[in-house]
Amino acid sequence: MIFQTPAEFAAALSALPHADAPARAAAEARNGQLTKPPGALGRLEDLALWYAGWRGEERPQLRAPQILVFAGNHGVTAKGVSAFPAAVTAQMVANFEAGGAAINQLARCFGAKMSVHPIRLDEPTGDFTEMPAMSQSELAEALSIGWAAVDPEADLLITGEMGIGNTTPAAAIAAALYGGDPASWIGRGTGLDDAGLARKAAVVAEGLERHQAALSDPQEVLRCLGGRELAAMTGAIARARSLSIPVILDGFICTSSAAVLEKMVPGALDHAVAGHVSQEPGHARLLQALNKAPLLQLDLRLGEGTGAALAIGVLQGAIACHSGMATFAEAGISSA
Ligand SMILES: Cc1cc2ncn([C@H]3O[C@H](COP(=O)(O)O)[C@@H](O)[C@H]3O)c2cc1C
Ligand SMILES: O=C(O)c1cccnc1
Repeated sequence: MIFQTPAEFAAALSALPHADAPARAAAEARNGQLTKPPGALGRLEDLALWYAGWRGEERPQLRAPQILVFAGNHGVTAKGVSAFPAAVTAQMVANFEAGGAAINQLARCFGAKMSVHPIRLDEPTGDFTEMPAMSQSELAEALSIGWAAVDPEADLLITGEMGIGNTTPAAAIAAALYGGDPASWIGRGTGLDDAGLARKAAVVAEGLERHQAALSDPQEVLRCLGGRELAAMTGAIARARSLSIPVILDGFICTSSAAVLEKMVPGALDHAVAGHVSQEPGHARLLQALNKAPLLQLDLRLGEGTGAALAIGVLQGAIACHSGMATFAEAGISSA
């Protein structure tokens, strides 16, 4: 275990690297000379400059994207907050391992190396309406698993998840970090009916009330209300930052896990962009709170890293244009 305690994880965030300002400036200068009207590639230009800054290269390439899928089970599923039974988590892990899930196809499409990391599926987290979801050491273990899973040679990271019930902890975390009516952070997840939605709102409100005293500390939010796969995503996104590996965030669950870092250290998500906005209504709100505009809006509500994986294609396009285009001088084209 890399971190024995959550405090050791927090200490690892004390000296995070920043984007390389000279490389970014060189990329901006190059962008200004490319054979297109200024700004004509819109947000692709911002995306390429962001990537160049984090990779420390004026003309970067994207060669080694990594997708990590973490899985965990949730005690709170006993309260009837998902349309599917908890057994589906392990069944889907087998499906990921056999190559049959949506994320397997997208990883292959975009040339990403994907791995699956089930975390103690036989030991669901505590039901957060009754107790903290995790002990200190369980949180430290999950953060460590995420941290250790990142390949230092990767040049892009995506974290996905599988965990029946996990839109409930994601909503509870978002509500604890950003406030507002708990009901405004919930959604139908895998397809809850109206009665299920009402149960879910009550469960989130109950969890917030039970753990209220602890919720001023973002790591306590993650420990009391989160889950193993969420904490592993938090750990992996932090590790990517420590290695200056850019991150594409996925849906609501991934973004809630990431938001914990931003609350711990403002700016800790500067190396991350939002791949898409999911159908889960809390996601758009959370992205707004993080000041991140999604690259795609495709009405996905799947998780696994799928929305982020699709956004690899957008990033590949941005980088290909930025690094491959001719300048006006090279092409002998008259400027405006
Ligand atoms: C077959 C299947 C595959 C999935 N892949 C991702 N999820 C997604 O649905 C779950 C969250 O929704 P809720 O909170 O409503 O349970 C997570 O496991 C998430 O990754 C799936 C769900 C199912 C049923
Ligand atoms: O936004 C997500 O990632 C999401 C939404 C619903 C179900 N699973 C995941």
